[in-house]
Amino acid sequence: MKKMSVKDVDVRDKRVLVRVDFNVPLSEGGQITDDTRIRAALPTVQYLEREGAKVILASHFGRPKGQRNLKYSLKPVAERLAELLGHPVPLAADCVGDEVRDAVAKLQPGEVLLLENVRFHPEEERNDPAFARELASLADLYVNDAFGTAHRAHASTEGVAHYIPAVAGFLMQKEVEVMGKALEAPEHPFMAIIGGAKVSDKIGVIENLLAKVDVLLIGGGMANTFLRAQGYSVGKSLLEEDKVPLAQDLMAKAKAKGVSLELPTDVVVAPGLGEGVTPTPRAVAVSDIPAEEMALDIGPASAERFASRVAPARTIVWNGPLGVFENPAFAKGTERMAQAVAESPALSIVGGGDSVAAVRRMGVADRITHISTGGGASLEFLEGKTLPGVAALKDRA
Ligand SMILES: Nc1ncnc2c1ncn2[C@@H]1O[C@H](COP(=O)(O)OP(=O)(O)O)[C@@H](O)[C@H]1O
Ligand SMILES: O=C(OP(=O)(O)O)[C@H](O)COP(=O)(O)O
Ligand SMILES: [Mg+2]
Repeated sequence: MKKMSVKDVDVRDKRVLVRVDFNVPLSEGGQITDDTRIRAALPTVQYLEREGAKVILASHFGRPKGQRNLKYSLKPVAERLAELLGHPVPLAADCVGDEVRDAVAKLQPGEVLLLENVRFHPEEERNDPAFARELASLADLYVNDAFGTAHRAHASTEGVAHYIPAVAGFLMQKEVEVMGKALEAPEHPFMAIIGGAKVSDKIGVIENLLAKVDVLLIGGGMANTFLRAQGYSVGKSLLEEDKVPLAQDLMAKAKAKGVSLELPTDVVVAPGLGEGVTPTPRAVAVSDIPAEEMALDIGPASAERFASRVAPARTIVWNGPLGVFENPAFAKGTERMAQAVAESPALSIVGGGDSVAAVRRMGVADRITHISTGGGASLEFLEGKTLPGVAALKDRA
């Protein structure tokens, strides 16, 4: 990696602000369902502890839209991190302000403080320079270990790096190296699978992906916008109406480039996600999605077809579950794909907070070549973009 890492700087007795991506999935009851992202940051955190740094951790959690909202508190993360580190991890009430400043002043070398959700402040996502400077003023050094958020040019991922020396953490370094090597000259056929719920965020990467991949499978919430573009009604499904023309354009471009862009032909529908909904979840053709129901998984015929596309592939990148896999009624498409990818000898990368939770739950994570902590970040990396959170770090001399 061309960027300096935490190993290249002196951290002893220094206040070190570490941006991590602790945006882990939670169950409805507020339990962490997959702690991959917390575990993945441990090498950096434990190294800084051992080296006698004063460690200040910052992360976002969900999308509280710039409002303080304790539903998005990092409290469960502080508890899990404490379990993993084997000592308590205090959680500051905020990420800036006098109280935080006092807590940082009291930190001893080797101690860790977790700041509260940086997205409680609208200035974070706006990359407000004053807010970035305030974060930077807490520390002597900035370490970015948040690969999963490196595609965001926010105050804590990009802005802060303009005010204090900024280097990469071990996770950031590993992700960029492993992904870079895997995707430098990928073996073909190259297949990407895109699903999930962050449609407006991720549909934009597809255009550049068309220049790289031979096959593009689209499922999950992402599929609905494309199905709409094909003229189907998608009822109450997750849909980005204003992206329908873009989806149309992408399908035309895929065709012109000879990329096989495939959509589900059947989907599992239900009126809602709850238990005991009537009518109960069932598969229908995409032409028969009821007006009052939602498409919540790809159907069994589509799952089999998608799985059959895996066999010839030599490189596979997957981001975004193919259905609402958190609910067993809508997990079968994701399960079928996870099984197929696990059985494939191809170089496989599965990225994203929720996608990784899915392949772990399905017990196949150890048969994937690289489990990435980044979903949107790995897609933008695959596009060939330099991620803003990486670009902002100091170059190696
Ligand atoms: N058809 C669908 N409708 C609504 N949500 C969906 C659908 N398919 C998948 N999802 C949801 O997408 C979410 C994950 O999306 P996203 O955050 O984009 O993926 P990742 O975290 O892997 O990058 C999951 O919580 C899942 O329930
Ligand atoms: O969970 C994340 O991305 P992912 O869902 O694509 O894996 C990252 O923490 C980024 O979160 P964001 O998409 O709210 O900026
Ligand atoms: Mg996600």
